[in-house]
Amino acid sequence: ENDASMLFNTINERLSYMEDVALFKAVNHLPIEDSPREKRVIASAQISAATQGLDSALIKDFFKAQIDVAKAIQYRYRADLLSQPRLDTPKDLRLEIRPHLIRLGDSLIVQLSNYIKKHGQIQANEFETFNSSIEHRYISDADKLRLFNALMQVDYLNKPDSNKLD
Ligand SMILES: C=C(O[C@@H]1C=C(C(=O)O)C=C[C@H]1O)C(=O)O
Repeated sequence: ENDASMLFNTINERLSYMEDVALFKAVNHLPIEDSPREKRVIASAQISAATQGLDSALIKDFFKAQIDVAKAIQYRYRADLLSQPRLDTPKDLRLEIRPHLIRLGDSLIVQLSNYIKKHGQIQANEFETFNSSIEHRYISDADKLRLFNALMQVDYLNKPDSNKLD
């Protein structure tokens, strides 16, 4: 397994939790969108990005795309739950799923950082691998493009040129 597919699999793994998230919210009559939580997820990603020396504004854009796709999956699945209710007990969102999503976000950033260090920014020719790694019945082609485009932007923060005279 190469560096790119390892990273893409982590992105896919994060998205694979969204049906569990949606089920917990449906059972507990909670809305899908939770803006305070989104702010925390993004803040945590920006801290990890800064630790890796990545441009945290670009990581923020990528995480916004990930969160939008995460919500799209939840809305589609929640619609299905109306006609096909599930009777099993959902995993606990706060105690179980969310801490895991934060850990996945952290390893995703480390994997992305290692990839860029070795190969440079993600290029368009990786899309085929991305396309086959991101597999979820509720992810659309538009969702995939949005995610991949944001991913291709991520790069290290420009270091100030120490030799530059001012
Ligand atoms: C995954 C969740 O659902 C949504 C998506 C989020 C995410 O992808 O991190 C965060 C908050 C919610 O708007 C959640 O509530 O934890």
